[in-house]
Amino acid sequence: MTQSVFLIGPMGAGKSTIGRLLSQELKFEFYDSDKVIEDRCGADIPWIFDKEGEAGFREREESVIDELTQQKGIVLSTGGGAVLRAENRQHLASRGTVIYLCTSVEQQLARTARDRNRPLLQTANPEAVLRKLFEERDPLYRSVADIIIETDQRNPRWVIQDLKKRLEGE
Ligand SMILES: Nc1ncnc2c1ncn2[C@@H]1O[C@H](COP(=O)(O)OP(=O)(O)O)[C@@H](O)[C@H]1O
Ligand SMILES: O=C(O)C1=C[C@@H](OP(=O)(O)O)[C@@H](O)[C@H](O)C1
Ligand SMILES: [Mg+2]
Repeated sequence: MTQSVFLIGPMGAGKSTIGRLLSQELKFEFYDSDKVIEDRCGADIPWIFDKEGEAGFREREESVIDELTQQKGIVLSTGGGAVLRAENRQHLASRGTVIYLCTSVEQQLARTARDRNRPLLQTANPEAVLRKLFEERDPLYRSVADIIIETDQRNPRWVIQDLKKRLEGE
């Protein structure tokens, strides 16, 4: 398996965590598009949203995804909104194996509760936001996914083992 692997899915699905572990298992280079954006900008995601708006963040995200998806033999964890732009969906779908990590809104809330780094969830009702995002984005995730993995009630190690088996069958 020499194709790159791209992880997509909603906030708290485990893309960043599982991407890193999977890259170690596969001995692939690991990238997290959010981290690359932050490093290049010299600021964190809340700062970018604050100063440039979500639109500014999406511009940065598109250019990083276009660049990174051209690399071979990497694991790339994307941000939850990476599938919003058609250009991103096309690059992800055509340049590697796309894995959709899905999880319930309840798990998303539990896993993101202590982390202040997600501006879209800094609201009085993060549950309503996550439900709306699910309605909008689940069809987009499905439209580009080669493999869909449920991560509720499964620890990251278990998810990796399942993923490795599924990737070998690809
Ligand atoms: N399968 C899992 N089971 C339990 N906790 C998880 C799982 N996957 C991720 N987590 C935890 O959830 C939090 C969010 O994970 P993260 O990888 O940042 O998600 P994402 O990048 O998809 O937003 C982290 O604290 C991580 O340790
Ligand atoms: O769902 C989204 O639109 C976002 C998800 C975040 O990444 P994670 O999915 O890794 O939390 C990050 O890219 C940004 O806060 C926007
Ligand atoms: Mg992440």
